[in-house]
Amino acid sequence: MVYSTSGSLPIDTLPVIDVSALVTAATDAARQQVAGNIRDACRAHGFFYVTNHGVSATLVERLETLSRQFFSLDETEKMRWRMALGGRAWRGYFPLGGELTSGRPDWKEGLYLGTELPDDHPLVQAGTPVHGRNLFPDVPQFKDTILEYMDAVTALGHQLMEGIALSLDLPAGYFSERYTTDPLILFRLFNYPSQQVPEGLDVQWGVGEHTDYGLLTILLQDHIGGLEVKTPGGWLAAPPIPGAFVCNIGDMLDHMTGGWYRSTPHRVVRNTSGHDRLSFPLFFDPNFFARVQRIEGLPAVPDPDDSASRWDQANIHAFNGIYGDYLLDKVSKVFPELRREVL
Ligand SMILES: O=C(O)CCC(=O)C(=O)O
Ligand SMILES: [Fe+2]
Repeated sequence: MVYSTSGSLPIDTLPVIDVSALVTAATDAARQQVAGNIRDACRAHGFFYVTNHGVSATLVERLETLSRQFFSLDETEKMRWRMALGGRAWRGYFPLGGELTSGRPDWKEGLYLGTELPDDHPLVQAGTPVHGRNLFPDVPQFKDTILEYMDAVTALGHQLMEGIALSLDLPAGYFSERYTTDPLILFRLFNYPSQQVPEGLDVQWGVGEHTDYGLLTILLQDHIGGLEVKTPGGWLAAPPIPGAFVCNIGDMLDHMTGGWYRSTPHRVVRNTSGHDRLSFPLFFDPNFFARVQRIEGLPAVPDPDDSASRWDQANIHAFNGIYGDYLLDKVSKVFPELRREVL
């Protein structure tokens, strides 16, 4: 790997993959070609950009504009939709410093969202954590735009998971048949304000080093940048590319593949650009009740347990249970005050 002489980040870039063959009618050969690119990216970094993904640019623009309107409201106004009101659905607004990574506050504020389920839905009636209604702020058009965006990017998630299945020489429907017929979708709007940290507060990062929990994260980011990815050669910047999403694989894919595909640690630097930075991760995850199992027949990884070097010291290969259990264990660490409410 080549390193820049001026900064500490390597001059290497994450792969950019044109996924049009996965999202439109295409030949098997074209789909296999994309799958091959995904395989290389997942083996190398676990991070890649996707272009020609079929999600409308005007929808993305609408989401960004309305989110800016929301975040520019006074904090007291935004607290009308605070997470404490979202209960077990784990939805709503959290203020700057309100979420922890590895026990430290992140320098961001956000709105937590997910698949919209009515109060009379059986899973909501049963009190299933992280299932329920969203707390939509009353910014005109915001609710419809968020719902439309979640639908569009969830559809992309299904298509990308087909590509990931093909990349592992599995049938395209491998994941949808076992895990994602009804995926768990969590969606977040984040604002990283370019704002000084008050004296005495232990804040270092926009988001501290972590891996994502589920299968696949599809991230939209604005033009500011700040996302970094951990590679064997050092931290690598994942700057915004207009029209592209950043994708990364999560712990469940690492678990299922026995470490053949790793969930790669990443972080976001504290924003000092002078402008707000917005980002929009959508987490495309296994169904809450899906028991997560190893995929048979993949190349064996000699020692898949990487807990010694992982940010959370967890051996994800020892995990045996449903995805919901894994997720709730993590949630209780990032929002300790919600622990009693959600668990
Ligand atoms: O804001 C970003 O660029 C990344 C956020 C992230 O890593 C996460 O929410 O898991
Ligand atoms: Fe992440």
